[in-house]
Amino acid sequence: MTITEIDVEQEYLAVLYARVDALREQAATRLAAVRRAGEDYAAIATWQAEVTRLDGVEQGLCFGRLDLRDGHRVYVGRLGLFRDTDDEPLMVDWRAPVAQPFYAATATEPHGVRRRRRIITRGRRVVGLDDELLDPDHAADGSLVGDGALLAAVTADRTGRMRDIVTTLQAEQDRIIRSEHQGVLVVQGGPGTGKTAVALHRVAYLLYTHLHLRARGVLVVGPSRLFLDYIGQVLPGLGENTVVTATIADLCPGIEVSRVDPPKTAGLKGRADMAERLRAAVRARVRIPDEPMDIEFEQQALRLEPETCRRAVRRARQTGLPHNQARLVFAREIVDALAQGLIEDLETVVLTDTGEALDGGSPDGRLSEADLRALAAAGVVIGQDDHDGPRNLLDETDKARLKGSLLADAGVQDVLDDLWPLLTPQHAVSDVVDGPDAGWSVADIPLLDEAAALIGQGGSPATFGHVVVDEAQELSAMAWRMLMRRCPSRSMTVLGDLAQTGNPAGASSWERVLRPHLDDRWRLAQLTVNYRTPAEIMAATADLLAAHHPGLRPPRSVRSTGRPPWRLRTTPAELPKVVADLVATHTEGRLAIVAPGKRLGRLAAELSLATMPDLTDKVVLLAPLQAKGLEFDSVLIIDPAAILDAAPLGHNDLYVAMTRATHRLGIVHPGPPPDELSAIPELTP
Ligand SMILES: Nc1ncnc2c1ncn2[C@@H]1O[C@H](COP(=O)(O)OP(=O)(O)OP(=O)(O)O)[C@@H](O)[C@H]1O
Repeated sequence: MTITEIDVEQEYLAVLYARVDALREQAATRLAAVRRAGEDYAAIATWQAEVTRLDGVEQGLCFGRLDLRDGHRVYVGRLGLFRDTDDEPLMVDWRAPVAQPFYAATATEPHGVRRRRRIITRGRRVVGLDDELLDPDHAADGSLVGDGALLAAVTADRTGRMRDIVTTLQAEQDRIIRSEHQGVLVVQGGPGTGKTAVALHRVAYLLYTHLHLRARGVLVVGPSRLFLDYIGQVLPGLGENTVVTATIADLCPGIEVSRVDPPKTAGLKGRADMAERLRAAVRARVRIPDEPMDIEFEQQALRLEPETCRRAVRRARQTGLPHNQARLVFAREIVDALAQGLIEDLETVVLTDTGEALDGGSPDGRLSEADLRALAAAGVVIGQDDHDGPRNLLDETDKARLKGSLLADAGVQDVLDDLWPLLTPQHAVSDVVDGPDAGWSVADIPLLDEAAALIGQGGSPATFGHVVVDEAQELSAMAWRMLMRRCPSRSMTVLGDLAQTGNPAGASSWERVLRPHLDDRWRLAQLTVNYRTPAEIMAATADLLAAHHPGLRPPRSVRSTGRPPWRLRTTPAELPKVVADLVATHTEGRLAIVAPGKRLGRLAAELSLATMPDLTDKVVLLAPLQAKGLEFDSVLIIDPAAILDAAPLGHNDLYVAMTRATHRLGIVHPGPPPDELSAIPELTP
């Protein structure tokens, strides 16, 4: 590699940045103009988005070059750029088909590529080039650099924010990102195999290739706000700013989670049969009286028969509408029946033997004064007949008014409320689990959402054209139902690892989770290489995996560090001091201390660490659940036996904790170590 080559690329990079600067200036000018012009909010949003997009691609704008066998040269970067004078392509978007060989070409299958060059930049400066010659004729010339860029990326210090991997995507990842599978694509892969990274790059790819998704929206669901913050920079760096990110709880706004369920309760609440129980609870709120009910309406006694109620309930349910909307049908049926009774009474003239009128009528067909008063009070105006005075036949307008008055009547409403009450999701959920007085838990959220769908409160939830579910193994059957309601097209990318399931209601089989919604219309893809966790740490998890997931083949680590993990035995009394000393001597990179929930409060106080972690801090303290999906240069696990014992799937939580480190793992255990960790070398003080 010569300095001249770097100079050549530097010059080209200057052309690319000049073009981006010009586009940025144009967009800023247009934005200022539409803002000045006033209220064209769509135009303001469009130009604002363009400015944001162009700002987002500043770092690492161009990262690759393909020299093709046919003599063409293609620069690959974060967006497509064209020369303004003649529209000649200057750089292709990494998502364009022409860029795919950058990720897919190998020496044996070169895809027409002779040389693949990775351009390494710092700011706007080229600091290195990494060439691979894929032409077998040139394979032996010594300039083949191989996967240096990848290794540099995976060993770099962590910053507390996830980076994109667009420059070093590997072929098995790229195949998933560009998969044209329309339905649900499940990506199963062990720790550190790039599932999250792949998911986010796939979103960027889909938005680029399927423009309709921009209008229909993409939702990314993650396990926690902490995790969503951690990944928050990736899509903007790929020029995409329109994606909605949410936890399951975020999808049910207005509910505050204030309680943690014991694992067994969480397991029960997540089961699919809760849907049927909720449905039954909502149905059970509807009552059919055993005896006729008397209702007083404007000093007249109306009678509501059980059979009438039964028929009204049947008709309301036949509509298939949610409870609160079906109530309108029920109310209409009841009011129709009451009105009919009233009208019949009014129009039926019963004569006594002596010819006197009974029951609200008169022999000459006139309404009695009492009837007229009742009707007037109900808002029904009886037209004056030109010749004969008031008549006793109600026309359609009169009848409609009468029904309106019945419906508005407080006594009638009381009866309707009694028989078919308007409900909130909270009502229905409190019928099957502890209600709001005890506070809601995360496991209650899908129940509240299911109830909202059954009741029809808040209208239909927002839907998305594509939904990405990360750490999908954690979702309960009820949470899956909730997500399916938000993705009517069933276009999803689902990422997870069944060996990392911590939620007792989570997945142990993708088949079992997805079949109820999709039958067999889903596809499984696998990722097999671990880019995060070095071989030494993965080896330390072997006994844990063998004990709890016999037969599972963990992913192959892409590198080793030569630094084996260690464990340190201490006593419960000594533990805080030991941990404090270890933290005090920590100097390299970012450290996560992962401790069982019961120890967090004390440790936070003793180490002066926040209980609401900020991942950009040098040292953070986390519960195993919070560590999901994250990574750190070093990880210190405290009291692994307590993590194992804290939940039925505690072994998976421990596996998650152990696989978060990119470089170093230490374990501090008060008393003897769990069997699964006893083979890890012990530090002697
Ligand atoms: N092709 C790649 N090039 C560079 N880094 C990569 C590559 N693939 C993955 N990585 C890095 O490996 C780390 C792990 O990736 P990611 O978090 O996406 O894995 P994961 O499969 O979601 O892990 P887990 O299931 O353990 O949470 C990240 O730092 C990511 O940037």
